Amino acid sequence: MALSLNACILLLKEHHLLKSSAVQNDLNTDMTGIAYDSRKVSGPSLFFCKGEKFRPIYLSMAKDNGAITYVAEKPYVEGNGMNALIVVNVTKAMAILAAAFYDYPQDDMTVIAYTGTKGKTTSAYFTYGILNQAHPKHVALLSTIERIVGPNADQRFPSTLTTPESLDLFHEMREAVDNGMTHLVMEVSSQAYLRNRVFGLTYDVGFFLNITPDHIGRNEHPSFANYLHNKMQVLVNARKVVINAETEHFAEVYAAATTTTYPESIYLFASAGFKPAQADLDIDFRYESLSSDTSRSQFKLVPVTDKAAALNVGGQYKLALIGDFNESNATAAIIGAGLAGVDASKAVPGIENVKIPGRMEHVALPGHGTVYVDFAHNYGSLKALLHFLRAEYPKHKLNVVIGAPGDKGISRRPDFAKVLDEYADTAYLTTDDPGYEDPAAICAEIQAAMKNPAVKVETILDRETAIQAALAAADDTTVTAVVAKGEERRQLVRGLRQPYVGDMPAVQHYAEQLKVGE
Ligand SMILES: CC(=O)N[C@H]1[C@@H](OP(=O)(O)OP(=O)(O)OC[C@H]2O[C@@H](n3ccc(=O)[nH]c3=O)[C@H](O)[C@@H]2O)O[C@H](CO)[C@@H](O)[C@@H]1O[C@H](C)C(=O)N[C@@H](C)C(=O)N[C@H](CCC(=O)O)C(=O)O
Ligand SMILES: Nc1ncnc2c1ncn2[C@@H]1O[C@H](COP(=O)(O)OP(=O)(O)OP(=O)(O)O)[C@@H](O)[C@H]1O
Repeated sequence: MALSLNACILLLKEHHLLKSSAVQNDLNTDMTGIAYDSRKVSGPSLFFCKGEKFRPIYLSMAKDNGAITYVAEKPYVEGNGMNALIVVNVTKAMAILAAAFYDYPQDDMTVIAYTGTKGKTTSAYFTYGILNQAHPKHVALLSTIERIVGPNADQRFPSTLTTPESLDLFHEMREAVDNGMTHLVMEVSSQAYLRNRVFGLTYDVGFFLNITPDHIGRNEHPSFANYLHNKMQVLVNARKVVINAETEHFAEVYAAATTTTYPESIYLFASAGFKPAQADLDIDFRYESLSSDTSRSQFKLVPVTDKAAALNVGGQYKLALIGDFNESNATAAIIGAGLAGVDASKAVPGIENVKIPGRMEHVALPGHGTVYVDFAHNYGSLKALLHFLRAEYPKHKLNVVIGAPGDKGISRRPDFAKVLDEYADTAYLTTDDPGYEDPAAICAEIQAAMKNPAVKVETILDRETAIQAALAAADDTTVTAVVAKGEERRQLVRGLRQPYVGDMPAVQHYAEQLKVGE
């Protein structure tokens, strides 16, 4: 891969990003590398000076490693002797130039993108399952959990961000195309738009699942309005759009979609009984629960409009992932697959056995009831989860092991308290990524916000010990929900990732101890 100096200048001008340039080399000079991390520069490269913790010495290091051109929002003396492209916005410039450097991989795949406060990962995995049924070994996935850029085991690796930096994103997309992938399913976080990680990227299908206040605060969004604005960008940048008509702020979301997409290419879905506020809008798809038990759910998807019927995805579906909210996620995934040309004959078997690490994983422990491990970690998702468990197990006690993170999402503390007040019998408060805060103080804040005296509270800071204590206290009439960490295997403490055994392994350790004690 290569990009010439001239192409960089033209692209930046075309996007009104270039403030000034100082050119040392011939304009036809090619750069064969591209990086925003000086440690990753090798050979004649293009280097981006970006980031809150950027230090000019990184530019010197990049130059020493072979970078010949730098892109920055201001000139640096450390870049003397290099070509300097001074831009209005470096992260936008990086997205535009990275797409060009990797030769627009998005044009060689069908790209399906999900946004929403909750359900992105689940819907993405459901879509991946269906598309894989139709196009085995040709589907890529960029999710919060993992990235899959090819059919082999070494083309699958864990994620650090939900949506990576633009440069990494276009690189991964290029790898996927070169590995023969024809479809890509990806999650798009609101941070991705806030930080221009997907600037200029157009999706074939863009989803808006739902929005509730989250990710607002230092290092995240300054306000809910900003969060909503960034989430809606997925719709503005998609050729076809699918919206959950039951989302909060539907009117604004729909209006955003129509600014770039004709209503004929906008699909709406909702549960069977839902009545939209805008009565003149047709709901294209309705879904309805048929039956569910504690390990499978079954629902019906009904195309209502002609354009919905044309996708041939109506029918009865089974899911291995229970929870009524997952029927909504599955509906989205099935419509997405339909828009990618895959009908019910593949969607029904494709979605049936999809399971996702840390999402509604459950196990029965004889003598100690049933345990659920789930990634619910904000108000909406915790409420949805506990509401569902209460309805499934009306006569059981519902005990919850939970902690809230430090340094971010401060509103989760009173929010968790509210949901625990409403649904829990006992709350085991514990540690979850305390960062620079004291985990005991975080638990105390949750407890202080709880108002229902009928809910018992125990604080046990060591997370595995808290899980064990909850399970030891449980009997066959108890459901224990271990929540908010999902499949994560680390605790973020004072800037470090400390290893953590994981919630389900902690439950399994307890189950093994029970067997030994028998
Ligand atoms: C607030 C935020 O999003 N920050 C991200 C951003 O940081 P930044 O641009 O400020 O860069 P920085 O880490 O300060 O580093 C400065 C620069 O110096 C460079 N460097 C550094 C050392 C060196 O020797 N040489 C060198 O060149 C680095 O490569 C970097 O480019 O770019 C970094 C990658 O370059 C990201 O790792 C980092 O994500 C942080 C860790 C993060 O946690 N972000 C969260 C909030 C996030 O994005 N979450 C969303 C999901 C949220 C949701 O669920 O909706 C996500 O998409 O994952
Ligand atoms: N449609 C939904 N509505 C409400 N809650 C949901 C929905 N889908 C999933 N959840 C809950 O949210 C949790 C996280 O789900 P998922 O990982 O699919 O969402 P996400 O959007 O990727 O989340 P995050 O951005 O936090 O990574 C699940 O474990 C479940 O408890």
